[in-house]
This record gives sequence, structure tokens and C-alpha cells, in this order.
Amino acid sequence: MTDYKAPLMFIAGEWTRGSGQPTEVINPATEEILSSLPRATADDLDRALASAQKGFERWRSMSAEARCDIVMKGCRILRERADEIAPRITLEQGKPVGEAKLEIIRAASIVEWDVNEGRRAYGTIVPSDPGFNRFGLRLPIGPVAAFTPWNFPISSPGRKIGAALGAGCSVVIKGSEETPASVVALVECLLEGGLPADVINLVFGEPAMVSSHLIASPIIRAITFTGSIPVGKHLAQQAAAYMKPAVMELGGHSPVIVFDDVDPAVVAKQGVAGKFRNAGQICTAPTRFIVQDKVHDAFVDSFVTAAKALRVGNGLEEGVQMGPLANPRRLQALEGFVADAVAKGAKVAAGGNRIGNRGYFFEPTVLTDIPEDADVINLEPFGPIAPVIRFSDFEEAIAIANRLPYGLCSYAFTSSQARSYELAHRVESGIMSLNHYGTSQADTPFGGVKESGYGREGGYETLDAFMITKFISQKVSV
Ligand SMILES: O=CCCC(=O)O
Repeated sequence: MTDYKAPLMFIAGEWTRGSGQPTEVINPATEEILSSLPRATADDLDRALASAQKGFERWRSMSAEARCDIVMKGCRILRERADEIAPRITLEQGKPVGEAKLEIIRAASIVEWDVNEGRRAYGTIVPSDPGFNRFGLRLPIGPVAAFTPWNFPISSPGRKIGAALGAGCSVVIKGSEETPASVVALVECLLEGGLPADVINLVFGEPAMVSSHLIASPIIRAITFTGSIPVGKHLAQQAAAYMKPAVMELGGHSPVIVFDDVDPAVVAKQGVAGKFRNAGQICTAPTRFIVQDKVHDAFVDSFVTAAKALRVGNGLEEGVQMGPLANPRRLQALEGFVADAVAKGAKVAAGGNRIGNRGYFFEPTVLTDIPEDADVINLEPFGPIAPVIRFSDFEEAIAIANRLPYGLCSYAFTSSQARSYELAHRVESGIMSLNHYGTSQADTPFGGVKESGYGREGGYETLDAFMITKFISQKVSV
């Protein structure tokens, strides 16, 4: 039996239950209660804010190298504990334990990259008139408020915490209330690595209350959020009201354009692995498969065969390839997407239904012949559902890909270099993968365009949102 450690908040240097009304954490594979979850009141948040202010003064005054040593030690502990933490992620989020372990390693790699970027946060020296020095200093912006989702419960907090700490900022993070033990594990490792206790504060609570309280506080100087477009728009408005910069990593509806000069069976088989990873609950998931006429039917056949062969079940069981959806809201949404598409004339080529009546399991689903007004090809499905759309020529594929207000990630498969070049320049997305389904790593920029948000996490841009450039002009003598 895997142990599930009851999650606590970390406020002002103490693990605490806080004073709010607790809620429950549910195992999505069994619908059993795993634990109760403490929630913060406004007073708890104020203590976290005051602590973050003190932590900021402490952390910013250390050298980047000293900060790096501490955080790297925390990451080593995280890597060492991956086997112990992974089943807890599976218990609260549902993903297969192998995927959970990979997510932990990815979280460590992201935080390591980010904190090392702090050592390379060079400023600029500007050519000056004789007797003058002019330079741009890069300085940490101040305490950061971070809000993270349930789909990547440890790597998403890793992106926020890593970049803030790398920049020299302290953090108040609100982890997902549905998957709290994952972020708790990350914070524990960083603290054991030597992170000063007031540099990080971890809270849970009623999301709207927590976000509005933190964003409005004059202590908080920057906001970072990963989640849905509607919530992102709301938080961005609140941040704008206080003139605070924000990173908004929001939803996607990634097109996958498959041309007829590639083997459709290979692209379909790899597509099934990409699509159904984390039960499709990934903002960069391959979502609309846009397949050229000549290979459309062969692509669908291979995709359906591979989708039907997936083993769906409790992520703790050996050999399971896809776990349950993370919560009943997703189950309801998926049932709605299928019903809407079918009512409008789409065909179900695989799946389409809930599996059983205990646990939030849903069949890997493939839809074809989908009318343009079906919700599934207009709204982010965030689940194990693959709509396949047919196209004839290049311009039509570009038009379909760019039709939606989303612009996070895109994929295309072609043997033509010329076409790849055009796709790279013309498909509207912040990330594009050509001829494979991988997306961004710690060392590459991650973020969207259009309504998928703004700001970048990872890559050499990773600290940008959490640093200011201060221009210094010095006359060498009075
Ligand atoms: O689901 C969105 C986050 C994906 C990632 O961090 O790579």
C-alpha cells in the first residue's frame, strides 16, 4: 500500500494546517478520500506574505552562486526521492507511476536550469561619454505569487519556483488543491537542501480568494500562472489593475498537420503515445489531427488500432498506459464533447464512453467527419479525445491550424524542407515540433501566443519575468 502523506501548508517557516476550513483530496482512480487538505484564511496569507518579504531581502542579498548551491542540493534530493514521491502523484492525480517519475525528474531538471540561469543574469555596459559609466543592472523584481495546476502537479510548480528563485525572488505559491502532495514534496526537498524557510511559502485555499488577496498585496511584485484561458484572463486583469507583470501559460488546442509525404502509420502510432499521455490533460497535447486526403484513412486506421490497444487503469498497476481523468469535471466535459460532436454528425471511430462507474476513467477516443462547429474542435478538450480532420492542400492546412484563438503548441509532419520552413514561420503558436511529438525542455522557451498567454518559461528567457533592468548612469567624479 502506497503511503499518502497528509499535505500541509508551509507558512512563515512552519508546516501548518492554517485556520481555513479543510477540504478533501480524492484519488481519481478509486474516488476514495486520500486526506483532508488545509486551506488558508486571509490571515494565513498575510503571514505568508510577510514571510516572503523577509525571505526576499535575505535571498536577494546572497550571491547567485550561493543560491545555486542550495537549490541544486534540493534538486539532488528530489531526484533521489523520485521513486518514493511518484506513487503519491499517481494517487492524487491519476497518471501512471512511470509518467509521474518522469515528471519528477523533469521538475528537477527545470529548477536546476532556472537557478543556474541566475548565474548568467548578465547586465549590460552601455558606451558612455568620457567621465561617465552607464550600465543596465539586472535585479530581482521582488516576491512572486505563483498559481499552479493539477495536470503537472510537480513540474509546473518547478517552473514557477525555479525561475523565481533563480532570479533572486522569494515565492508564495498556491499549489493545486486537487494534487497538493506533489508540490509539498518539491518544497520539502528544497528546504532540506538548505533553502531559507522564508524564501518559500506554500498555501492552498479557495482559489479566487487566494489569488485576489495575493495579487492585491503590495508585497507581491510579479504573478505567474498556469491554467485555463478564462482564469488566466481574470488573473491578468487583476495583475494589470495593480500594474504587476505576469506570466500567463494558458490553454492550447494544438494542431497536428500530417502531409501525405510521410508514413501515416508511423505518425499515427507516435501520435497515440503523445495524445493519450497524462490522459490527454496537457496544454500542449496534440489535439486536432489535420491529415491530408491521400493518407487520411490509413492514418485513422492505425490511430484507432493503437488507441484501442492502450491499457487504461489505475496508474499504480504495472503495465497501465493511461490512468483516469483527474476529476469528475473532466469526465463530464469529455462526455459532453462526444455527445455534442455526435449530435452534429461526427463519427466515433474509437471509444467515446466512460469506463465503469468508479474512478474517472474514459476510453481513448477518436472522432472523424467532424463538422466545423463541433465543440471539440473549437474548445480545448483537455482529455483523451482525438478529432481527425481532413485537408487537401497546404493553404487549407494553415487556415485550419490558425483558425482558433489558441496558439500554444503545434506539430507538423512532412519530408519537405521547404514546407517545414513555411510551417515554422506561418503556424501561429509559441512552440512547434516538426516530425516528432516532443515539446519544450528546461533549456528551451515555453509559452504561447494569442489567447494561450504571454511570457516564457525555460530557455534563456526563463528569468525575464522576475527581473527588472535598472539603468545606472554614473559620473565618475562630482
Ligand atoms: O500542461 C501544460 C504544462 C506543460 C509543460 O510544463 O510542459
